[in-house]
Amino acid sequence: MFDLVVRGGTLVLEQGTAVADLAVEDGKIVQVGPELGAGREEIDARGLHVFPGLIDVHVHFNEPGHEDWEGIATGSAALAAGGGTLFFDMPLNSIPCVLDARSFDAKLEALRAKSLTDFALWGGLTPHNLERLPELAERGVIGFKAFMSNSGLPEFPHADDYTLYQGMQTATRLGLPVAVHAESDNLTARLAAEIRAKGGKGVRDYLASRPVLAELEAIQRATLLAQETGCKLHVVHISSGRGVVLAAEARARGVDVSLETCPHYLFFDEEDLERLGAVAKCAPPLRPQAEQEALWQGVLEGLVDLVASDHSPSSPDLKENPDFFAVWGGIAGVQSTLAVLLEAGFHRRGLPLEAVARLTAHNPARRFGLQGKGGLEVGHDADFALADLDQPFTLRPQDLFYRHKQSPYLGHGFRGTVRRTVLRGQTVFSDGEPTSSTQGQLVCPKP
Ligand SMILES: NC(=O)NC(NC(N)=O)C(=O)[O-]
Ligand SMILES: [Zn+2]
Ligand SMILES: [Zn+2]
Repeated sequence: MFDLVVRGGTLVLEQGTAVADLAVEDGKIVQVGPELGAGREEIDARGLHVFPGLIDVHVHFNEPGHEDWEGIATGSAALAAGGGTLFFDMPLNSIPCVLDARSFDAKLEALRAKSLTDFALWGGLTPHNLERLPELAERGVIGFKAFMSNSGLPEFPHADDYTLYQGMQTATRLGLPVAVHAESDNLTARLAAEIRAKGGKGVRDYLASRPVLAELEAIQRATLLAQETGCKLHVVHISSGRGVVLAAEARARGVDVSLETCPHYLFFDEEDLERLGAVAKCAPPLRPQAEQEALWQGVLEGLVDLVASDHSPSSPDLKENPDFFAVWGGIAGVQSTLAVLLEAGFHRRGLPLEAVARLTAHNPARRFGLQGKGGLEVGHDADFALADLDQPFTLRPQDLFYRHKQSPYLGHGFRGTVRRTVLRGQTVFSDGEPTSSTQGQLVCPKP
């Protein structure tokens, strides 16, 4: 008797799809094949697709300290509702930011108490904590996150070239990647100052202060620094097709760089930002439609390694300000990643299902050295999502598990409904509701 058998689902594997049963014991996948023996629990998955559980490498759940923006219980429930089983929490927006062992421990305690899904932690890289990177590595961080532009938080200052240079050398020695928010501080700060001095405070003014050039310049500089230091570089939330091409060129000449984009850059454009306003404000900002199509091209050609949500909401009051520069930047989307990739990718653009799994599970696990995660292989953790690809839904506020029922995706129609999410063999989400709490464990990289 197996603990669990999932019967007759269409498994989304790295090389394609296959109809098979999947058997689980002690939280791990132990057999995949036709007509497996009985399980104590059986799930009828005929007509459903079985995706590897999504690994979202970029979220801000902000606890401890800012659970009024988003919390671990709500954020992880939303992830599970969207088919996710593991998230990497960013080191900023919580109080304190994760910049040393003590702040890591504070976050770990909160995560262990409240997370429905598994989790990993990014440590921060700022000018003030260069000597703390080894102790963060010791604790098990997935890598180090640096901002090349203003982060919006005074306690998380941006990394200048010297800081990146030193931090990358240390990270290389520690065998961990550095992730960068790639926008030039010099360009974005001075353009914003100039525009604001003339009284600019609208959406178009904000967009003008963060041109694609600012992203390209930062990607260029970060890849050069990574090349010189031999550092593994991860470029988070690339917003433009040209950014993808530039980073992919660096990879082609031997730089160890991975490319992340987010569902919102694939789903919305500048005009949507004008229409939607604050709920769709993020940095880098949404781009013109031609840039978005070029970004899709990068995804369809396999140049983009992974898609992560960059879920970064705030309390609603911070989203209300007549000055668009002063509005909180960050989009609530952790629940919608699979829905966006299925609707805008698979259904509308022919993105193969195995590419969806590669972008959301295989590549994240491989890039960040997570053994036993990220695929429906024998020996891996039994982390998966059952989805009905033909069942449409329109996202409503009451469907969201976020602390605040806000998201730019509200009101949009998607084809592809997550019916059930399973973490290490346990159902954590089923029929529209979380079915358990605090299952989550810390996942550390194995170099
Ligand atoms: N402090 C943040 O959470 N910032 C985030 N905000 C965005 N992307 O608008 C980010 O990832 O840069
Ligand atoms: Zn960022
Ligand atoms: Zn972020």
